[in-house]
Amino acid sequence: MFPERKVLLVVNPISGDVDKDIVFEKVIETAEAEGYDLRIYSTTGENDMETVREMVENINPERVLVAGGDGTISLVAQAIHGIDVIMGIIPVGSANGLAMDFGVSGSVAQATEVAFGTNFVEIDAVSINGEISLHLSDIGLNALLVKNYENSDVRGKLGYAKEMLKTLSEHENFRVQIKTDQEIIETDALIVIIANAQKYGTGVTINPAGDMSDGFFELVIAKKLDFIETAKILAGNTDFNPEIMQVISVQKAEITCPDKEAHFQIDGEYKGLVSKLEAHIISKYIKVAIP
Ligand SMILES: Nc1ncnc2c1ncn2[C@@H]1O[C@H](COP(=O)(O)OP(=O)(O)OP(=O)(O)O)[C@@H](O)[C@H]1O
Repeated sequence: MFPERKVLLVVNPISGDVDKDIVFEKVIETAEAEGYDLRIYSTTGENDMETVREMVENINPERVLVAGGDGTISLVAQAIHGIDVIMGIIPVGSANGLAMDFGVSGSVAQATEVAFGTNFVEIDAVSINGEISLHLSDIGLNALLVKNYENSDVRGKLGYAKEMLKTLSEHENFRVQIKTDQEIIETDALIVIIANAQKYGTGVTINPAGDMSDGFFELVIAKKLDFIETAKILAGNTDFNPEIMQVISVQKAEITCPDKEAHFQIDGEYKGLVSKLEAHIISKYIKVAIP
């Protein structure tokens, strides 16, 4: 008999367009081969964080696997924070930016192998106005795109292109003041990114200095740009460019928009208009399995 090694699989049945049966097949097969007792929770969209936390406390698994998009990964991360367990990611969302930053972007089979593997890192999180960001959050242009896309009735690439054009015509630069322990920056900005990671889901590296385990996050400040450069940023066609962007590594910062409120998004979820943000790093937030 194997000792009681348990693994919990959390699946979001509606994320992305991957058939979840492939996930079940692969995880059941691997759990059997590795001698794990497998439990499965399918998210409902209601009180999932509390339910996952209770299940982890009751079952006491060695690992929690998450099959979903960034939203589900973030939810599970918050549910297991403070509990000694490793999270394994099986990216089956529509964008999967977080998984890409961990080098998990292949097939369900590859991701499952990594999720059950022995390598892991302890990653930081950024607390922004009391909410948790694991990946990339921002105020300004991209947050407006996230808002427009959430409200759009056309999904997929076509819907995205349509909302990009709308966003380009609507967006306005804004005045921002950034206070850190080292300096105060005041500028007109197109976007201010609060970055724990390096890449957006498109694969574009917006924050080359990003290291999710270094106890710092970056502020990437893109100043006023012409239409073409703005469109490139929005389309994810521009890597970090020091001529038009400034980046600073910090452990905490206060961001104020003194003249007018700016659109705000956390890890791909629109959060409304804000005039002030307080951000600080929480180091070693959770353990994540990596290749
Ligand atoms: N059973 C369910 N029915 C409806 N909504 C659900 C259900 N389970 C979870 N949700 C919702 O799914 C959303 C999270 O989706 P998730 O981020 O995992 O996938 P996605 O949107 O396809 O991917 P991505 O974030 O990569 O774009 C949350 O808003 C959550 O409330």
